[in-house]
Amino acid sequence: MPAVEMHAVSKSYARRGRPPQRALDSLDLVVESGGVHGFLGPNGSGKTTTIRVLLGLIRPDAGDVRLLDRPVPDGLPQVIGSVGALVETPLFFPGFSGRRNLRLLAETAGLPRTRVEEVLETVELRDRADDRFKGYSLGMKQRLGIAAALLKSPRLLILDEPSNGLDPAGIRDVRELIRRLGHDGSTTVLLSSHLLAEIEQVADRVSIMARGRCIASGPVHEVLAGRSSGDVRVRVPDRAAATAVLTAAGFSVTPTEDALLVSAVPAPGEVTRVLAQHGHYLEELTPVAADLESAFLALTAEPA
Ligand SMILES: Nc1ncnc2c1ncn2[C@@H]1O[C@H](COP(=O)(O)OP(=O)(O)OP(=O)(O)O)[C@@H](O)[C@H]1O
Repeated sequence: MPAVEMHAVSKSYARRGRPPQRALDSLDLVVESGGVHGFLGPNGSGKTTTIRVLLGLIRPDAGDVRLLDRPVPDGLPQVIGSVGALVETPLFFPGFSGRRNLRLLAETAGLPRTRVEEVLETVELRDRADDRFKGYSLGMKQRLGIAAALLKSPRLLILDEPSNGLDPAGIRDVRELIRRLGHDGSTTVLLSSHLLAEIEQVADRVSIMARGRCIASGPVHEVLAGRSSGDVRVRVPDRAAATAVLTAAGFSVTPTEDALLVSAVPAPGEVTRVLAQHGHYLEELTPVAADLESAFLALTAEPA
């Protein structure tokens, strides 16, 4: 049974004095149960609208929606208790500790205090659980939000752009947490993001949104396959020497203004290894945006 099924779902927002804004355009979407399902699309492609529809926060104009095998919105009361969501920065009492905030939520939901300790452990906040919420870093606040969403042991956890605004350490922590949650076996994670790299690193499956439609869906390695043999941009102090080393190793290298473009690299680690073996240490190695991203941009470009 899929966690989410949407068929021909459309939604337009009314705008004063202007034609309505179409956010979902006959969207078909299936999220299979288990693992992390990436929901990838540029800003404005309809991800948040989709999530709002799923949670019954807005009504679509047309189409069928099922959440954990129940129709939305009519069957929502039966399943909403099995769905955890982090849609915006969650509201906590700033002067209360993380633990106290969670205890309040647990009490309201009729859950035991032991559950609070379990979710604190899951999000690795036990050490800081007695500190006030307002002193937490953004990443910790976000993890507390995820802890709150986990309290009721949801079968489906929906996270809308959970890395937005976080520093690199916060992003790494949240990413590792999502990976763990996806692999614990009992929860399906639906992770929305506009960052290809984020989805690539944590998701098992992905659906790509553009202009209110799903343009591709499937296992990440299949949908994003174009990237694995892609180009990488490399910056090294001695470009001429590095070009010679890479060319001798069989790579095709094109110098650019401030870097080298290495083409059709099967694994970026190979480039690192070859260069390091010859005493060249990388300042930067970036996979170059692959066809998928260009397709993205073309699909999402506003018509002239
Ligand atoms: N309340 C609203 N009123 C009018 N238009 C809206 C409203 N909410 C969203 N939109 C528009 O609907 C389209 C889809 O927005 P949505 O927020 O679902 O996209 P998104 O992929 O989640 O992007 P983002 O990451 O920027 O939120 C956009 O063109 C957006 O401007």
